Amino acid sequence: MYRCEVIHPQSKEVLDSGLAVYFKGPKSFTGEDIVEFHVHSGRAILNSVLSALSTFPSLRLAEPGEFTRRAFESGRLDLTEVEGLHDLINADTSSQRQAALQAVGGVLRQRFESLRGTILRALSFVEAVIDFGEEEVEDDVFQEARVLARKAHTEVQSLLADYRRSEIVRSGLRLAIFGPPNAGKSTLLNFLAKREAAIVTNIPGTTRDVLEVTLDLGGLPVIVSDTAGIRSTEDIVEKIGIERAIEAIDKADVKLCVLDVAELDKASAELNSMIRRVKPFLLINKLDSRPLTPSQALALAKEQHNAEGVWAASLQSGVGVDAFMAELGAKLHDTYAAQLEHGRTDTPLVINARHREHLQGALQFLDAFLGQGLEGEQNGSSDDIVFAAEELRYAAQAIGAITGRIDVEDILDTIFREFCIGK
Ligand SMILES: Nc1nc2c(ncn2[C@@H]2O[C@H](COP(=O)(O)OP(=O)(O)OP(=O)(O)O)[C@@H](O)[C@H]2O)c(=O)[nH]1
Ligand SMILES: [K+]
Ligand SMILES: [Mg+2]
Repeated sequence: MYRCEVIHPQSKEVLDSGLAVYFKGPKSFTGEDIVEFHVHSGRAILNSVLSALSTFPSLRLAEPGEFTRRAFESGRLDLTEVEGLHDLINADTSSQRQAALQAVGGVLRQRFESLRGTILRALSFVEAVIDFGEEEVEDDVFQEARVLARKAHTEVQSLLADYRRSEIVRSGLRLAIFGPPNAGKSTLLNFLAKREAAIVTNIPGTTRDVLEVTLDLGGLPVIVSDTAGIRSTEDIVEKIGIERAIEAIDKADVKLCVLDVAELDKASAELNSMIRRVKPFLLINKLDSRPLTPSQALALAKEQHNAEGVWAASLQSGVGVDAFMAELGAKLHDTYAAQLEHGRTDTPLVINARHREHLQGALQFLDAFLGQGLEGEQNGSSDDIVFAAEELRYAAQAIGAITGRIDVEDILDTIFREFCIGK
């Protein structure tokens, strides 16, 4: 790194004083020789330095993503690391940043490469039988291939199971607000969002559609949905709204029911059965409208509903709101941790929709291979064996597409060359 002045090559004008860094290839970001200028920010400085550089005929501005593309093409990054870099730059919350850092660090690449290696080893066993004939190879070669394919199958399934965890890291927990009409559900959404996201009126049945807002609640990404009040109604539009509300509640990781303190015993049969079924957290709202202390309201609510987290507050006067927010934040963190761990202790991998698609493809090919009934070579005709090999090749290709390494043949060659066949 050099401390230097940046001087216009023709006019010799001093444009800025800064630092220049020389990264010698191949240990640079793109693998090529790279020079970085560290100059002061400010439009005039940047413009003058860029226009000075453009006076060199061999230089031009990089296309969007060109540095990362070159890094990929020179093998410095695979596709999962490229995606991780993109996620890292766009991370909004600390949980997203941590997960993206893992991908940039190559954790995903290693998992997918080792999975692909397992499939290729299985393939090399099957290829051995095709190339050398059944007499030349050990009896249990098919068995060996099946064991490896089954191992790969299990691994693909566990990666697919990570998809929901990844979705939570990427897009957030889903929190559904529901309850009877007019309890203050939309008021709560607006309070959480710190803006008038939803229409609030004193007319019951104001909210019809499900309204989703993505928020940062205590450092976690949370998709909050406000829903139509649940009651029996003949209004067609409201009916549809209530059906959508029920869908949103069922999809949610955290369910929060808002009740009006004055109407605790007036909930409809539909709502009561929903509360019994989904066991939501309860927020008893409008405490200002009755001469009750928060603890009296809580006792009253617990009499009606046997819920795990119950708070009493007034979204209008602000009474009880701080405690509610702090404890809801803690509950969200608990749920988040529980969802991520899923009975496991490793940090979540960020499996995105693209990865999932290829994993599902690989699973089908592995299923097809395992369903071929090649328990022993006596069961399989040589055609069957050739088809079985094809399934494994496609499975390996599907995984290779995730990392961007689809050159199956040459890797197969290396494995095959090392394969001890006794010849
Ligand atoms: N007194 C009092 N009124 C409140 C409180 N919170 C909300 N309200 C009022 O209650 C009425 C209904 O509020 P909304 O937020 O629209 O209720 P909702 O549950 O979304 O109603 P629907 O969408 O119709 O199901 C509005 O007039 C709010 O201003 C509160 O803490 N105290
Ligand atoms: K309302
Ligand atoms: Mg509403």
